[in-house]
Amino acid sequence: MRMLEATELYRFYHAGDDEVVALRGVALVLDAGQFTALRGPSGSGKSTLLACLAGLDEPDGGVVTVLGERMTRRPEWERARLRARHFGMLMQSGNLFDHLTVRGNIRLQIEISGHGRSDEIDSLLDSLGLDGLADVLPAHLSGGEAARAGLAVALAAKPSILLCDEPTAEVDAATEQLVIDRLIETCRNGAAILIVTHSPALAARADRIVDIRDGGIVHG
Ligand SMILES: Nc1ncnc2c1ncn2[C@@H]1O[C@H](COP(=O)(O)OP(=O)(O)OP(=O)(O)O)[C@@H](O)[C@H]1O
Repeated sequence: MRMLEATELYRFYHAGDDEVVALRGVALVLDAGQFTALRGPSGSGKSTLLACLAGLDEPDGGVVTVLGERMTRRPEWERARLRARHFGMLMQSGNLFDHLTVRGNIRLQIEISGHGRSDEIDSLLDSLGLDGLADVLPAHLSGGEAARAGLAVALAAKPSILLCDEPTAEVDAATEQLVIDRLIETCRNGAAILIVTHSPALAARADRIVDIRDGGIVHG
């Protein structure tokens, strides 16, 4: 089943007289149960692509369709509704509200999305190696713990589409395996997953690898 389709995505940024082409005609399909790794050097357009796929940013050209509904060029509240209903997201930063504990952040996500169960929060955190951290504020987490807590928020509402930017950037190999196993389980339960990663261990477990260079997909 096709969960997300992007056709001919373009995104331009302007800095003074200079134009940066962050995305140049990107086409991408994410199917249910498929784990896709997105690789590319710094500045190649990975974060811009994730933001456009999730409707957090509007592409200058092209269309994103989510479970048959157009995401692109719709009012912000409609994009937010589609995001809340279908997406789990882990971005490079800003994944947690600072004034809420890890548990509070996850509970809020469950409430907003209308999916997921509060009585599963502790087992979700255990599965990501975050046992004992449910009632801690984000300021007291390490970088790797904060990323996994953000992933727990993204997973809590059992999203159809999971988009993650570097979920294992700051973790040791054993913890990375925990995260990878959880992602694979989510995928086997039917989600479409797109993970930005530089990790060979993570890419090795993906069903498909997509490489992006200078805003264009060169492989995958
Ligand atoms: N708000 C912005 N204004 C101007 N240029 C931008 C903006 N955001 C991104 N860019 C430029 O667009 C291009 C793609 O950036 P993007 O952040 O998507 O790359 P990336 O692959 O995610 O990089 P990284 O791995 O370093 O996070 C880069 O040349 C970047 O400098």
